[in-house]
Amino acid sequence: MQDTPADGSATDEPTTNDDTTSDAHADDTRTTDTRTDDHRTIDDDQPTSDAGRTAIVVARKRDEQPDTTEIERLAAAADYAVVGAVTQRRREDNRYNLGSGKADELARRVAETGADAALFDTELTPGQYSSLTELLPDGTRIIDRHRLVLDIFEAGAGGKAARLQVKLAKLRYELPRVRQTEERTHMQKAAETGSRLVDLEKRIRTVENKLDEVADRAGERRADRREQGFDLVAIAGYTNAGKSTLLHRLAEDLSVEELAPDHEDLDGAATVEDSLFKTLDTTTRRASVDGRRVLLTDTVGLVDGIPHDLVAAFSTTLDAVADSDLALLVVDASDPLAELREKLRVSLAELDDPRGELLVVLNKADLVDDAALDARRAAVADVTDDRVGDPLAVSALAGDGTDSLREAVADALPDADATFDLPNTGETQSFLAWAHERGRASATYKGDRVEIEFTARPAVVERARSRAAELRED
Ligand SMILES: Nc1nc2c(ncn2[C@@H]2O[C@H](COP(=O)(O)OP(=O)(O)OP(=O)(O)O)[C@@H](O)[C@H]2O)c(=O)[nH]1
Ligand SMILES: [Mg+2]
Repeated sequence: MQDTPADGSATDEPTTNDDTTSDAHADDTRTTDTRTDDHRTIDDDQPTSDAGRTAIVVARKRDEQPDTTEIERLAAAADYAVVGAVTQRRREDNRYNLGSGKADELARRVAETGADAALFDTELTPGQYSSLTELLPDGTRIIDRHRLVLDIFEAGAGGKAARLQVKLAKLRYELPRVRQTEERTHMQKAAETGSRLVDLEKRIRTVENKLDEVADRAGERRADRREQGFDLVAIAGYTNAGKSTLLHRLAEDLSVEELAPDHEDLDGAATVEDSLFKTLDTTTRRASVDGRRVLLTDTVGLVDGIPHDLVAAFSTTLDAVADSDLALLVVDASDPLAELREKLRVSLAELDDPRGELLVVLNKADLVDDAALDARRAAVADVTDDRVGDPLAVSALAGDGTDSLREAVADALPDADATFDLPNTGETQSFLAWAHERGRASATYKGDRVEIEFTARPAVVERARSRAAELRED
């Protein structure tokens, strides 16, 4: 749902009233509102997936008429039916975030529609939250963008790492709000709030420690897999770009049952759906690319406007990208050009310079024509400052371009080769079997000698050299 003419006509509403009253009210809020519970806390959570709930989305931008597409998609992902949109082009107002006239309109619309929630596409301060609570009909849930994403994550997080990450993100979301409340609290209440702060900080540390353990184990597993000769390829990108679809397209047709049950991140889930934040847990599957054994990891989608602490809470998931040999950054080629640029910028910033190679994949190429595709290639080159190679256009859904993508993946992965001249013994045969498992090996028999040509990850080739040296000495 886009903005209605009625909303548009109220754009840039006169600010005279607001300007004089809003600051006074903001002061009101500061002096009278000393409650510590002036926003929802992690302890008084409501269920996040009640059926049939409705919401009005609210978007405000300083310099342009806001677009409500993304907040509506976030609302849908959180199971809200959107029954209206209130938008405003205006600078932020201290009291309601919106101008007071617009805030009144919002209250009216909520009352008329009986909406359960007002979903703000911005971040609300605790003061704005409490002013809005007073203004809107009783029981209206007031949720800002940050909180909405947390709710979606909470409802969808299945795996241990994802659950811990969501918990940490929620605790961190609380922290500045409790701190701010403490600053506004009268002296006699300070001790009480202070202890809540200490408690929160303690809980944050506990979850951080647990997550560290999960991250360490994931790191060890990645090291083991490299040791076994796997190349680690991560699929990253903005939410709904088609990452999970690409995983399904590239992964070998392995059933979940065939995978080792004790590898908790080796599973076949990675649900595909036209919804934001469908994937929250990392999913890893095997793929064979040009004879190489690759482990492909699908990761949580990235999104704009989410404060850094939430992104940081997902570092365990993002580690899979940072620590990969190659990251495929999936971009939705069907997005309008400006949106594509913005999402790419956000994704690059959140990925924070991965250690391995980076390959940009222009997905959903089936939805755009060649001219549009060329414009998108140029945009990628521009946004990435030519730091990455040419993007590859694919349709993960239809399969077009995936062969070229496989070749590009194989080319981007690190490789080394070596040739070994060894005695034809049982031990050499074991070595050959070992090499077959970890890379590409071919053997030529010459009398009682075997010549083995071996190509694999550089570290594996190094190990092959030392093993072969022992065999030669025998
Ligand atoms: N037309 C078209 N649709 C695609 C393509 N790839 C994915 N889609 C659709 O895009 C939507 C999102 O796909 P997903 O694979 O779930 O996207 P994702 O990036 O994993 O999304 P999250 O896990 O929510 O971040 C689904 O409806 C897919 O069917 C494609 O190549 N062409
Ligand atoms: Mg996904």
